Parts: sequence; C-alpha cells; structure tokens
Amino acid sequence: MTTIKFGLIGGGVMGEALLTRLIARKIYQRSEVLVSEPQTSRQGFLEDEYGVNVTADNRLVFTPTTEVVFLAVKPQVFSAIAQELADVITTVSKPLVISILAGVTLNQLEAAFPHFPIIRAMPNTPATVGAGVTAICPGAYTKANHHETAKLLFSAVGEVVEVSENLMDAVTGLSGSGPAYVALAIEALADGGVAAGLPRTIANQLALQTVLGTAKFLHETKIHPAELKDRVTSPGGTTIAGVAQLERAGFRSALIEAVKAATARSQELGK
Ligand SMILES: NC(=O)C1=CN([C@@H]2O[C@H](COP(=O)(O)OP(=O)(O)OC[C@H]3O[C@@H](n4cnc5c(N)ncnc54)[C@H](OP(=O)(O)O)[C@@H]3O)[C@@H](O)[C@H]2O)C=CC1
Ligand SMILES: O=C(O)[C@@H]1CCC=N1
Repeated sequence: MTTIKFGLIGGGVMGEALLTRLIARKIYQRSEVLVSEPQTSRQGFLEDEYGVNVTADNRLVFTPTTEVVFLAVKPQVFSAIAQELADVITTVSKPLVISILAGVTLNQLEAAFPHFPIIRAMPNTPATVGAGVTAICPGAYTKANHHETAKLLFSAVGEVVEVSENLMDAVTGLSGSGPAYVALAIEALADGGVAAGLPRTIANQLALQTVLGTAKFLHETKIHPAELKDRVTSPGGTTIAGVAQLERAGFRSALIEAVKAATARSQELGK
C-alpha cells in the first residue's frame, strides 16, 4: 500500500516545476507523491517522467497520510474544485494546503478548506531550474511547522520571501508574471541585433547572456542598477544613445505599467 505524503492538484507548468525539484532534492520520494490531473496524456507523461502516482480524482489526494496538498490549477477552476472537495475534506485530518493560484485570497481558500492550515504563495517559472523566487503568506490556522514546510518546499525551487497578503497581487504582477516581460526583452534585444546585421544564433546568444550576466552581476555585487547603467554609459558614447532612445520610447514607464496591469488583473481574479 502506497503512503502518499504530497498531493498535487493540477500537474501543469508550475505543478511540474515544483514536482521535478522536490523529487530531485529527495524532499519526497516518487512513491509518496500523488498528482491529480484530468488529461490522461498528461498523467501518462508525469507517471513516466517522474515515477509518481497519478489520478484524475482530486479527492484522492486527501489520504490519511497526506502532509501537504499543493493547489496548482488555474484560478478560474478553483470554485469548481472547492465544491468537488467539500465532502471529502470534512472526513480527513487537515494537511497543509499550499495555493499558488493568482489572485485567490486566503479568505477564499479558508472558506473552501475550513480550519485548514493554508499558505498562499506566488512562485515563478524559473523555479523549474531552481532559480525562482516565491513569496509566501500564512493563513489563520498555520503554525510554525507549516511555515517551515512551505519554506522548505519553495527553497527547493529558489529564493523565498515573506509578505503580508495585501502585497500578494503586487508580487504576482512583478515576479510571478515578470519572466514573460524579461523573455520579451531578450527576444526584442536579439531582434535588434538581427536588425543591425547579426546572424540570428549569435544575436540570441548575445541577448540572453547579456541579461543573464547583468542579473548575475547585480546580484553578486549588490550595486544599484543605476550605478551599473552609469558604468556602461561612456560620455558621448554608444550606450547613452541607446538609453536616450529607450527613454523616448517610454521603456521604464512600459515596465511600470506592465507590473501595475498584471497586479490589477491578479486583484480581478480574486473577485
Ligand atoms: N505559469 C506561471 O508562471 C505561474 C502560474 N501560477 C499559478 O499557477 C497555477 C497554474 O498555472 P500553470 O501551471 O501555468 O497552468 P497550467 O494550465 O499549465 O496547469 C494547470 C493544470 O491543472 C489542470 N487542471 C484543470 N482543471 C483541473 C481540475 N479540475 N482538477 C485538477 N487539475 C486540473 C490542467 O489540465 P488541463 O490542461 O487539461 O486543463 C493543467 O494541467 C495558476 O493558478 C497560476 O495563477 C503562479 C505562478 C507562476
Ligand atoms: O499569468 C498568470 O496568470 C500566471 C500568474 C503569474 C504568472 N502566470
């Protein structure tokens, strides 16, 4: 008889990102994981790739031995799932529920899982390669051991910060959605290189390594981004010509507005 300790509801992009690292880090054995996922092809993939148990019945993740139930479905299906689980959760001991659903509030989670320890979290896709950043905030019934468990799990996929719940939508707008903004920037930088005559493969490599290297440099030296910009811009040189064009095009404003728009959308998803 298999002992399930970790239940994952929703084996999509983010569910898989976490799963892969938890198994690689041996935080859970493959046999201790049960993934609930509606698509049979996806179930088959997760079973073959990670050797985990799979089901299409969300209720089955609540076993007497389950320590953590991780919710990684789209926010739009949350209320349907809450209804589906309403009966089963009254009959089991209360595992820690961790939700990464954009916008879904602790109030909504605690209404669906009454008196359960709950952590609302917002990771991001670099979690797949262990370079993510996750913000967490605890619900009303969460004790120190639950908090430690959430930190352990998310530390397996990158850095962890703690914020109060009123900041979770802003986190979603910045770091949750941010990998898409950076990917767009990398693609556009490479396109600029191609427009200036570089072969595509070289342009892609230069763009990617420039962003990676700049982030690493800032991360390691802790210098302010403005200081780095000043170091690159030689008087009367090339960089200030490029920076001036970015300012004319509203580059900074575009990023600020992107974070604000994504934050607002996260707020809407919780309504
Ligand atoms: N992608 C990201 O960068 C981030 C996403 N998030 C949050 O993570 C959550 C998941 O996002 P993401 O991984 O991108 O989405 P995905 O669509 O990749 O994953 C969701 C998975 O849940 C499955 N699913 C759908 N309905 C049900 C159901 N009723 N019961 C169980 N599983 C179901 C989906 O199957 P099917 O495809 O068949 O519908 C899919 O495999 C979202 O709430 C999002 O807000 C948080 C941080 C970052
Ligand atoms: O786009 C979304 O809604 C999810 C939440 C953060 C990143 N992706």
